[in-house]
Amino acid sequence: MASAPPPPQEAVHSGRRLLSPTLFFSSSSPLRLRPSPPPPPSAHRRRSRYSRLVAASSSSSSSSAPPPPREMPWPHVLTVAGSDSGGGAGIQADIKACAALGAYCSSVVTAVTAQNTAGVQGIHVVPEEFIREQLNSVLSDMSVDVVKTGMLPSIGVVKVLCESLKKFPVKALVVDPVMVSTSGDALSESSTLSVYRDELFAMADIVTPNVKEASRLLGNVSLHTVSDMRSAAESIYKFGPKYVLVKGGDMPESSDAVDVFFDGKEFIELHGRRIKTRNTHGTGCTLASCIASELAKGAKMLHAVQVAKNFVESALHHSKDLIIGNGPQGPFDHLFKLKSPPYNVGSHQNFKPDQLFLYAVTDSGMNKKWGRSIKEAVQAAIEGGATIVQLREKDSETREFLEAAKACVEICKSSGVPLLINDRVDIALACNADGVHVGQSDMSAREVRELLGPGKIIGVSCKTPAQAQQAWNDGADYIGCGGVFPTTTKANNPTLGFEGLKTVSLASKLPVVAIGGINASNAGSVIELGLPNLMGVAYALVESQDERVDYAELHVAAEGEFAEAQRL
Ligand SMILES: Cc1ncc(COP(=O)(O)OP(=O)(O)O)c(N)n1
Ligand SMILES: Cc1nc(C(=O)O)sc1CCOP(=O)(O)O
Ligand SMILES: [Mg+2]
Repeated sequence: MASAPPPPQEAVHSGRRLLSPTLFFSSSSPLRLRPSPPPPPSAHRRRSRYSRLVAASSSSSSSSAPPPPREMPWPHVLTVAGSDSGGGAGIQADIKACAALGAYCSSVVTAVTAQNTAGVQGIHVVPEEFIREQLNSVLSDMSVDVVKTGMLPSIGVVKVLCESLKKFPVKALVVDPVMVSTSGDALSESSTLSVYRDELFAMADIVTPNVKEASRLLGNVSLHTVSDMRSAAESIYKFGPKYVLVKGGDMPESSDAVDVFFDGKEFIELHGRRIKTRNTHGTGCTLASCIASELAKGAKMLHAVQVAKNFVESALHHSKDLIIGNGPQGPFDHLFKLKSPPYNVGSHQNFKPDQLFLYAVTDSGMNKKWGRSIKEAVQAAIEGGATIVQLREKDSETREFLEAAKACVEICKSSGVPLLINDRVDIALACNADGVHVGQSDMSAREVRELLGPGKIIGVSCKTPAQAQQAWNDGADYIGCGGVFPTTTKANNPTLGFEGLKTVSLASKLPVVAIGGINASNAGSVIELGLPNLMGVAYALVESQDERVDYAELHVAAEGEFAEAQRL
């Protein structure tokens, strides 16, 4: 038997994030409450100029014209900031942060700094007219979704930016009011303060000062407590942005990192772990770029801020022992996910192990029995709280299955719930499903990955530690482990019981979903096992005609257990 691996860090980590303003970041329990529903799918459906052109010409010309290319929207952030020669902050941090979160990042360089881990040794400001030219080049051509600003060294630069944004409006503007580096070096003339406040903030969707910047923006008021941060957020809000985030990472008094988010009505305290590390250079730039990336993907502001905060915290944690440079403030690794299990095998960029929480599996026999379509079964399961859906259609004809799968893709997409196909890679490809679930007698995860590529979710059924190890080696994203209880849904299925589930889960480097005979009355006992990488329970749509009842009950049972375990 393989030796017990460490629990998958990000899987557990991401499961503890709660949207409630009061319940953040329990520190040790591996269990979690039901995750907040995933954000709606990207609202970014803009066509590129090229695809519009081709579409227009193909509709007006003869049928021999080539078909329009498939749209491949790519959320686009433009950063307007300074270059950091040390690579930890500024433009360099912005590009890495956007890349890590799956957004494209173009860049307008406002200044070139000579900088390292000791501080800023020199600044060369780019002439304003050349900044205007860069802005013009990018904004006139590239369908930018969100602009994020960093170092804006002079009044003239801020004004050029405001003019460009009026000429080329974008979906959102994220302003990180970078004025002084953490090393204490000025990055912006003090005269820019007024134009920041009077012109740029009025156009901004969010402004993200740290306490020092907030203090400067407000005439050097002293900010020592969270209550001071609230007042500062309220005052900055009056300059015109839609949201303000005052970051408390530098507050000496707090043991955790508290940020204050203000939307004009409500203050929300966002609590995070304070990571002990010298490698914090570029955290502000990174946070703002992550917010911009999430907004470009279509997220709501509070969600974008929380994703960004979680990302920075994880990156700091994974980079805490890196040694780059001899100065007091080192850079961190934005691309840590490429190295950390279970992400080193090209997982789906939007797959979060939390999504395994309530896993619905369709059953064609039952649909026939109840006289309902696959689509209706899926719709009902989602309404009842399912967080992921698998189409398991063992006796449908291919064409019929594909039609149903296409309809289900649409339903799932509009609810932000991933849709997987059981066994049939061809169907998954044809309907552009989010992934595939395979068993030990199906194609291997490695072969499926070859066909589907790195962007899709792959699950593998495992009943032994060796199979779990193989799934990991093959690049799967999660494993399904069962039968936990006897089942009538799958013929000749061995029952593993709690012991089997425990053995396989503890040997798995991947997140696990339990399956087999699970219902509202026994789901709690499965969750109660407290296995660190057990992320949820799978359940076939067999029990009744109306899955809303089943799922709602199952949901309540599972959530209750998670909540209980977290309290203990
Ligand atoms: C989540 C989940 N776990 C296990 C299975 C079983 O897959 P497999 O062993 O391939 O058996 P069939 O479903 O194909 O009969 C599953 N489908 N989902
Ligand atoms: C599809 C499937 N796979 C299993 C496994 O043990 O791998 S058990 C199972 C059936 C799940 O249906 P129900 O919730 O009705 O038991
Ligand atoms: Mg199978």
